[in-house]
Amino acid sequence: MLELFAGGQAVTLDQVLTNREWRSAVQQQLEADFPDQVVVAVKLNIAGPIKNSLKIRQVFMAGWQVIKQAAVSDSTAIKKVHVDKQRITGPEAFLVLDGQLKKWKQELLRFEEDFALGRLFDCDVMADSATGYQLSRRDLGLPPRRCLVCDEDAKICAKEGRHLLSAVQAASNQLYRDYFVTDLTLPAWSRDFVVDAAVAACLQEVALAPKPGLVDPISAGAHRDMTVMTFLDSAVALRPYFEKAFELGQGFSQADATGLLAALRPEGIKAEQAMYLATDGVNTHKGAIFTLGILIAAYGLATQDKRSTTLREVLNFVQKISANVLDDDLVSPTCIDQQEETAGHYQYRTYQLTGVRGEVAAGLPALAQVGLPTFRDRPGSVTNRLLDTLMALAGTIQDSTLIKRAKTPAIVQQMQDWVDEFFDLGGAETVTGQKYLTTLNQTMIEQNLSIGGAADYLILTIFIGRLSGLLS
Ligand SMILES: CC(C)(COP(=O)(O)OP(=O)(O)OC[C@H]1O[C@@H](n2cnc3c(N)ncnc32)[C@H](O)[C@@H]1O)[C@@H](O)C(=O)NCCC(=O)NCCS
Ligand SMILES: Nc1ncnc2c1ncn2[C@@H]1O[C@H](COP(=O)(O)OP(=O)(O)OP(=O)(O)O)[C@@H](O)[C@H]1O
Repeated sequence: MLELFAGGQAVTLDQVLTNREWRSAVQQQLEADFPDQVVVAVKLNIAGPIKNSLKIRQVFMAGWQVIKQAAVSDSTAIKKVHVDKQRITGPEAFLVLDGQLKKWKQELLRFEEDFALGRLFDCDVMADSATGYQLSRRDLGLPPRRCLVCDEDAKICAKEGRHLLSAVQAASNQLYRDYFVTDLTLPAWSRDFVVDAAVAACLQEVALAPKPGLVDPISAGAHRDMTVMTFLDSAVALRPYFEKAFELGQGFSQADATGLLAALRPEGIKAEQAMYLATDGVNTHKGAIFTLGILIAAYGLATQDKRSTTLREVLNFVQKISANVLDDDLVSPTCIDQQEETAGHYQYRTYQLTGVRGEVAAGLPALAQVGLPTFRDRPGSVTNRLLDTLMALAGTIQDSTLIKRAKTPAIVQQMQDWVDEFFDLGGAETVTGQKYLTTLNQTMIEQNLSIGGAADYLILTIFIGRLSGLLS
C-alpha cells in the first residue's frame, strides 16, 4: 500500500454523507455565532476510500500551521479555532476571523497555489457579506484547480473519470514523498514562530517520559543536581539567544559562512551564562545551546529570501558554518585551559572522538538520517514515537555524555545493544517496550549513565518537526 494511506480505514458512502451534514451543521452554527466574521473551513482532497491515516494527518497539519500563521501574522482577531484531526472521513478544521471575505479567499487561494501540498487542500471561505456568501475561483479571476495527474481542469477530469483511482492516489503520495521523504520542506517562518519552536522543543524533550538515564517529570535519571523544573527555567532563559541566532542567520551577508559561527559563539557563551544563572549553576542545555543555535542560524540563513527551504539546504549551511570547528577547537586549539578540560576535549585527545563538534561539522547527520525518519514513520502516539526517536538516536551517535559517564567508549556498543533489544520488543508502543524503558532507566541510574547527546538530538528533531509540520 502507498505510504500515505498506510494504517488508514476505508470509509463508506454513508459516512461521507453523514460527515457532509456534520460539516454543514458546524458551519451554520459558526455563522450564527459570528454573523460579522469570516468562517474558514479547511479539509483535504483525498481520492478513494481511505481519507485519514498517520501520514494524511501529517499533510493536514503541515498546511494547517501555514494557514494559522497567515492569520496570526496578519494580526487579525481570531475568534474561534476548531480542529478535528481524527475524523475517519479526513481531518478538518475551522477558523473564524475578522476581516473581508474577499481578502481571506484570496489568501487561501494563494495557499492552495503556493504551498507545496496546497493541491491536496480544499479551503472554503464563507461570510454573510455584501459580496456574496462564498466566492469562487472564477469570481476572483483565477483559473480552475488543476488535476493532480494531468494538470488539466480538475473538475472535468473528476466528472469524466479520466484517471484511475490508483493514478490519483499515486500522485497524492508523490506530493507527500516530495514534501516529507525525499527531503523535508521547511516554510519560511517568522522569527517568533522559529523561537517558539526552539523553546517548545526544549520543553517537550524534558516532558517526555520514561526516558532512560535522563531527567523527565517522573525520574531525574542519573542526574542528581536537576529536575524537570530546572529544565523549564533553563529553556525559558534561552529565548533571547534563540532570537539572536535567528537574526544572525537572517542578517549574515559574508561569503564565508564560517563567519556566522564566529558571530554566534560569543552569544552561545552568553547563553551558557544565562543558563547557569537560571539553574543556579547546573548544566541543563550546554549541548543544545551549541547545536540548536547553529541549526537556527543556518535556518535563518537559508530563509533570507523569505521563501521556503529544505532540510538538506539547512544542513548544508550547518556544515559550512561549522567547517573550521574541528581544527579550531580540537586539532589545534588556541584556548584550552588544561585545568578545566571538557569531556569533548578529553575524548578527542584520548580516543580521537570528535563528539558534538564532529556532529555539526558533518551537518548533524543523525537528524536527517535517524531522528526525523524515525519520528515520521513509527506508529502510535506522539509520545511513543518521540521515545522511539530518542532510542534510535541513542543507538546511532557517539554520545560524549554517555562516554564520559561510562569512562569508556565501549559503552557505545552496549547502548546499541540496549536499543536493539528495545526495538525487538516492538518499541515504546508496546507494554514490554515501555517496561524496558523503565528497567533501563534503573540500570542507567545504577551505573550513572546518561544520554545527554541523544536528548539534544531529540530537541533538534522536535524543532525541525515543528518547522515542517511533522510535529504539531
Ligand atoms: C562546543 C561546546 C558544546 C562545548 O564542548 P564540550 O567540549 O564541553 O562538549 P562535550 O563533548 O562535553 O559535550 C557537550 C554536550 O553536547 C551534547 N553531545 C554530546 N555528544 C553529542 C553528540 N554526539 N551529538 C550531539 N550532541 C552531543 C551533550 O549534551 C553534551 O553535554 C560549547 O559549549 C562551546 O563551544 N562552549 C564554549 C567553550 C569552548 O569549547 N570554546 C572553544 C574552546 S577552543
Ligand atoms: N532531559 C535531559 N536530562 C539530562 N540531560 C540532558 C537532558 N536533555 C539534554 N541533556 C544534556 O545532557 C547534558 C548534561 O550532562 P551531564 O550532567 O553529564 O553534564 P555535566 O554537568 O557537564 O557533567 P556532570 O553532571 O557529570 O558533572 C547537558 O549538556 C544537556 O544538554
